[in-house]
Amino acid sequence: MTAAASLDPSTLWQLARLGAPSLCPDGAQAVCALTQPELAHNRSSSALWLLSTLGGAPRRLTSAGSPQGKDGNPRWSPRGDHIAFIAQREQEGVKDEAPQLYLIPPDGGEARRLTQVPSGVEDFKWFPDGRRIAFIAWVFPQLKGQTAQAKAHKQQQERKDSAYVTEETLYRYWDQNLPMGRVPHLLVVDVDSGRVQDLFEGSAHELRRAEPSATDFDISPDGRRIVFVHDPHPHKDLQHCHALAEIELRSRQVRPLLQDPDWDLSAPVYSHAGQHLAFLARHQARRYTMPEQVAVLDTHGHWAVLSEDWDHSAQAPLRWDEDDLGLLFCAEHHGRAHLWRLDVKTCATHMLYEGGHCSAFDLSAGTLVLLHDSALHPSRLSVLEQEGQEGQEAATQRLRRIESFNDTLLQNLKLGRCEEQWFKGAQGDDVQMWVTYPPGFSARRQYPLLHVIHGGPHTAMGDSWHWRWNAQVLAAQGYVVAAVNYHGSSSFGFEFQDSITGRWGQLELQDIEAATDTLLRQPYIDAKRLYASGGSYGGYMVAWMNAHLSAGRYQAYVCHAGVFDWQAMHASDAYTGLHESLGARYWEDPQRIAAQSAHGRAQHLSTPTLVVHGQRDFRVPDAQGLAYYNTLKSLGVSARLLWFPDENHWVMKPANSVLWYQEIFDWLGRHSAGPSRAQARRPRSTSVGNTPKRAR
Ligand SMILES: CSCC[C@H](NC=O)C(=O)N[C@@H](Cc1ccccc1)C(=O)O
Repeated sequence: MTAAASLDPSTLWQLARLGAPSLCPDGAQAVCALTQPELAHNRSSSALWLLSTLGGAPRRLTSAGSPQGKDGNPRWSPRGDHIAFIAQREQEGVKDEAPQLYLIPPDGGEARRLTQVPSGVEDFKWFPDGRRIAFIAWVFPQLKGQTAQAKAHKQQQERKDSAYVTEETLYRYWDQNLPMGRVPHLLVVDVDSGRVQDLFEGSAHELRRAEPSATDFDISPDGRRIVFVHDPHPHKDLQHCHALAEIELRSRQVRPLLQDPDWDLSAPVYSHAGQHLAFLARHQARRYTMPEQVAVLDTHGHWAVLSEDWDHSAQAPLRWDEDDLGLLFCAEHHGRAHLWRLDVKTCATHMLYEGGHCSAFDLSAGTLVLLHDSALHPSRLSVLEQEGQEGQEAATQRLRRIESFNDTLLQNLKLGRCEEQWFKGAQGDDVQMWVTYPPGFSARRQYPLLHVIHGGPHTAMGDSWHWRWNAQVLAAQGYVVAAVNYHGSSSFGFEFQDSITGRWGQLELQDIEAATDTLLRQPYIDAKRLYASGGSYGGYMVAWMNAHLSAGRYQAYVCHAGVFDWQAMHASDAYTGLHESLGARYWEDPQRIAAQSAHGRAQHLSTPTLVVHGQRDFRVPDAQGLAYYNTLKSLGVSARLLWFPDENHWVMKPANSVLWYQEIFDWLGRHSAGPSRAQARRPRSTSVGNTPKRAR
């Protein structure tokens, strides 16, 4: 029996990654996308799998077209006769230039291409009759018909210049330039004829431009109307409050359903009887940090927030349960994400499934299937079975696995214990952290401490499996890994999340330092081997620590896609929201902005830092990381730059990810021995790595 191995980056990249499930009408089968990384080829391919909810082994349904096949977003038709999915393939003599809609019978066979939309299909939903599909595609709004769209698309593809020109406020998002001159429309395709109609053609209507998805619209039970989310302002902006409108398919008439300048509305879903519309509402005018609340609109135009007294943020999608008496959705609580049911009459909320981390679910004919993960396993698919009487508080929930894709790999791995701990942080508040111990941990030995500081800041780390900052991979290197849910984190209520607004960095630093002091009171933490790492806002925090803490407190830092200069962050795609977070615009109160910026205290930087950035990162432009690295070099502080020309805000390619982890291990390892003080400020003659070839 070979000794169990610990989790290393290459093994992490052998694990399969499951996508959101879709149930067939009778609930007997689910379909999901399964992504299998192929590290040797530095790629991943995705195929669709069928899983019985009644028992039996999963069955592969598609063979993922091209080697880089990305069969995804599978959804069962309401008639049960087809599964629709999005793929980019070369078949029947046609090579898809962009992802298209495909159909495949659940009994297998060859998938059939349903669309040939020039810019590709973003997302879709079936009509209740199972004979049509509504989908999202980017189109040139002034053109009529698919032929004209294809011609304009071809012209744009074949243009000789490479310029990107715009006068828009919102013109890029994460790593995408929003397509010049195109906007997201809702289109309908007839399954039998393949005929495509653009519902917004010839109008000024469009869906939201920032990653429009199937949660941005819903189709009425009678198939005659579609409600959709839109930005009612002529000039679109990430910060605008979105509204709900409804199009009547026969007449193409669009009527405003709900629009409130103080509320940002999203994720509308019709009840099965069509008498109510549930949606998410965030009181943005009060504070941008207000939670997503569950609301319902009736046929008289009256709407109400149902979760006003529930200090949690509901996540899209919302699902009506089958009797329209309740709404199901995921929501975080204290670093976990559970599945909840809200009773629409009493407004009472009830936890249906306690995570770990529930990331997706589907409900059909009384069967409830979940996609869930935890600190100890990646996403799994399970049926949630209710034991005891329906609805009884005493009824217990039991998960029944319906796949075991990663079980063999995981059972041969020795993982470290992961536990939540609470301590007194800033302002005397209780603050949570998640501590992951090395496999084989012994309290009688001494270990280095590594902070992994989450980004956002309004997110949380916890009992979940993280592919990029995997605590088990880091702990396997011998670190005690701490993930502090600092002030400003989500899942701890509105007051906690909003507590940092206008003063970013302050309370968070106190929390992280209080966590370090708490852990230093344990005999097994080596005070001479303290490290901190983080991505994006977490990267900002390690730069902030470098600018505020005395040399030698920490031996080294890792700053991934970190913010160094909030004024220069006006180059971010998220620039229009900065003043709400920082409390001022940089030209109105430059001192306040500089006081929240590590660059404002550059003279104090002293701790060796590995700086990581991707060139295609439009959220935190790579100039932030380069400025930080260059400043460290100018100060004579030990620094190393890991820069990816082909990565965005995250490191997504297998080979780059394996290198990313190794660079972190090496960097921290280089700063583990020797004096506990930071390296003296002197230029380092380093022979590390190859001398870079002179750029051609
Ligand atoms: C004000 S938009 C920030 C959106 C998001 N924060 C969610 O919690 C985000 O992108 N955060 C970045 C850091 C960042 C913060 C503010 C402006 C740009 C980037 C992250 O941590 O990923």
